[in-house]
Amino acid sequence: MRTAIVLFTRDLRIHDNPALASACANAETIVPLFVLDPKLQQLSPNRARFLHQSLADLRESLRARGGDLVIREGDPVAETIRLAGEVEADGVALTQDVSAYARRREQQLQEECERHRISLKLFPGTNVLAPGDVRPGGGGAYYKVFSPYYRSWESAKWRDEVATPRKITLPADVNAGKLPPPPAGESPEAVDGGETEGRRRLKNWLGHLGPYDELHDDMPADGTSRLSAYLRFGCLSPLAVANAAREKDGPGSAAFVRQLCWRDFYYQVTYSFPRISTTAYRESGDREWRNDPDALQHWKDGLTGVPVVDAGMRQLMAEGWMHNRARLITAAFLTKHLDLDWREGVKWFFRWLNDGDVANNSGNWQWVAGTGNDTKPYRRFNPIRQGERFDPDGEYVRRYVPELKSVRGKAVHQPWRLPDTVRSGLDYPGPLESHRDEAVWLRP
Ligand SMILES: Cc1cc2nc3c(=O)[nH]c(=O)nc-3n(C[C@H](O)[C@H](O)[C@H](O)COP(=O)(O)OP(=O)(O)OC[C@H]3O[C@@H](n4cnc5c(N)ncnc54)[C@H](O)[C@@H]3O)c2cc1C
Repeated sequence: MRTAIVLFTRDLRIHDNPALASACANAETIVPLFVLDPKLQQLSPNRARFLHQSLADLRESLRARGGDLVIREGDPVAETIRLAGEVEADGVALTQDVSAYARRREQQLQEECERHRISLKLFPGTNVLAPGDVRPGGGGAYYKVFSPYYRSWESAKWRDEVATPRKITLPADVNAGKLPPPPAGESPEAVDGGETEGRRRLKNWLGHLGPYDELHDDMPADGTSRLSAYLRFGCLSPLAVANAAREKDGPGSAAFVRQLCWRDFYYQVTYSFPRISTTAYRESGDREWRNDPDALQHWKDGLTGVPVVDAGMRQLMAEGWMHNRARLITAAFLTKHLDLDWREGVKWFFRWLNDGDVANNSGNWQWVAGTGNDTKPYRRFNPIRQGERFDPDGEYVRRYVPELKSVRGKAVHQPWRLPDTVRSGLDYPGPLESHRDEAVWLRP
């Protein structure tokens, strides 16, 4: 092949990137391309910022190897075909993705490439195992229950990691284009994007992985990797992360790799059930949700008056990330206590999360709401008990709800039980009335 375009989407890395590695091995000249798609840009200021930083970092890495990252703006399919005409490319390489939007894009690109006699090749790289790599024994298209999926996933042969290209040769006279000015984002304490930052964090995390099995639910300990946004944008290869963790061995490593399997699990569900963000997987679980804009707003603002819920919601806005246990508690509070529609939660999380993605966000929301596959519809989370168990001294709450800083110990989880004299001095609301069975969760 003479010239290949590598169309980057959410594989913003040079290490273990099969699309990039294959193009470098098979073409004389390479055009790494990213198309800023206005449809996706508007979705989230936080992710727009993370994306911008990741693109700037990728561009640096490509330049260091003699190449560049060509930036175009518009419809990704039309821009790829236009550029292919300009540089006389005979091939396009693309990492496969699972969302309905991404698959439509792949389909359209396939059609346009055929029309213009350009070969399109799709590559793995978004997951450890791509949807369909393992299938249930009974002939089903995909796994609906996690445990059997995990067993197959864990024992399957994973692909080999590919080498990082040393040299990238651009065709002559390619106009690389400029990155637009960096977006500000919304969360002041959000992490910075990019493969370089992701790899630095991964290296650091591998030294702290040991007690993950014991600490991953401990909210104040903050004992999880916080690598999710780097995985979301493909700044890190999920396969390389899983391999690196496996090398460490031990219960911490096993528990961490199992979480990466949850990620693949929801991707393969989404591949087969693309309406996962809007349509209940189990229709029978999708009851008549209440319409209560005021309660919804209190939940969004972190002003429900239930401290552990408010702490989680404020962490989300401050950091563009929320601890998994807090995601469970806040999501259950919205759906099981306030009885509000899980789709509202999907949208709010999706606006703020740097790691926000269709499969994981919607899959987990449906799991909590009781509408998903592999869910226990009647499971409820008592936020007081959850708080006392996973934040026993109230440290997590005090970190994110400064109005309660002066309340010591676990009493912070139930400020309404404090003596009137203390409570009246706190600038913190009383608990939002729960719609369902009055405040069951307020009992001791
Ligand atoms: C309501 C709700 C919404 C969520 N929305 C998202 C989302 O939009 N994007 C997202 O990446 N995760 C989502 N999660 C899953 C999980 O909360 C995050 O992946 C995790 O908190 C990220 O932090 P970490 O990187 O420190 O995770 P770690 O504990 O270090 O886990 C390592 C990696 O495993 C994956 N992972 C961990 N837990 C899960 C899980 N339950 N489901 C799928 N993958 C998992 C992530 O890629 C994560 O980075 C959601 C969970 C809930 C309950």
